[in-house]
Amino acid sequence: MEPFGSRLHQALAKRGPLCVGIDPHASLLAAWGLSDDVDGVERFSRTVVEALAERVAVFKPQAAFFERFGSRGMAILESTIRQLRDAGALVLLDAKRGDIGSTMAAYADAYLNPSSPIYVDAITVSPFLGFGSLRPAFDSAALHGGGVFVLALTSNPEGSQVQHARTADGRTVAQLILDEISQLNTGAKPLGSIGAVVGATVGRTGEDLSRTNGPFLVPGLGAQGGDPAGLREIFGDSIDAVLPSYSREVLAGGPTVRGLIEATERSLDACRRALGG
Ligand SMILES: O=c1ccn([C@@H]2O[C@H](COP(=O)(O)O)[C@@H](O)[C@H]2O)c(=O)[nH]1
Repeated sequence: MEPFGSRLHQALAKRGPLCVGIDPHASLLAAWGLSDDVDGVERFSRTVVEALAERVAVFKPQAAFFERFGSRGMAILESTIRQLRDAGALVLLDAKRGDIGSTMAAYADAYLNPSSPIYVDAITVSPFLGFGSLRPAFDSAALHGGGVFVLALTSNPEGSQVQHARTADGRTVAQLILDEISQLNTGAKPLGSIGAVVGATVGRTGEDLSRTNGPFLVPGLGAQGGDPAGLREIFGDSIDAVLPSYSREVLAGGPTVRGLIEATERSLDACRRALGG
């Protein structure tokens, strides 16, 4: 399979710079007139697929909202992933996995091996057991054309406590993560397959994002207060590598297909304006 970085580049050129999160919050299920149970999540996910699967470049299901309902929730996640991929969209599972290397290898097998029932194009991972512990995910991504997005500067206010802490050589933890990512992406064209998660709420932090040579997944837009107009300040010349991601802002357009499409179009227009595409 072609490397994830190339596939992402093509998908964004074709469908526009947008990732839509699939986060069936209890409050959204209620707002859509659905029950907070497996049937509600199934109907919610099916409606998002029907409305958007053929329009949006990347979808980011949030694993937690499916895991809430045990094996039946996971079955819905599995079939949602399949339907989205069948419609030509890329699926980036927000699972934030991270563990010792030997266990990480099992996570890599679960999500990045095409023979797995829950195979996706890319996953999010947490580097806080040490960047090197994520090696099995990077190896599997390289082997199978997958993508891995590493948490670097997260959108939540608590993140800076750890991410702005200084390492022994004086770099921040976030800078160390970004530097490790840039090493993995050396020479990749048009974009590496190892990305960083950088929230739209972080402002100008002082980290150097310019050498990453991989995609930036940017959550925190809309419901968390981030605005596409602020992205250039954060990313500077790396703005072309930004993958803006909305969940609640778009999902609040439901329960109708038309409402979801209109909310998506509004978000996509705002991102296009901000990214200059
Ligand atoms: O730094 C991060 C990393 C991940 N997320 C996830 O993105 C969505 C955001 O949802 P909104 O409704 O658009 O606020 C959610 O699944 C988070 O777990 C993040 O927000 N920040």
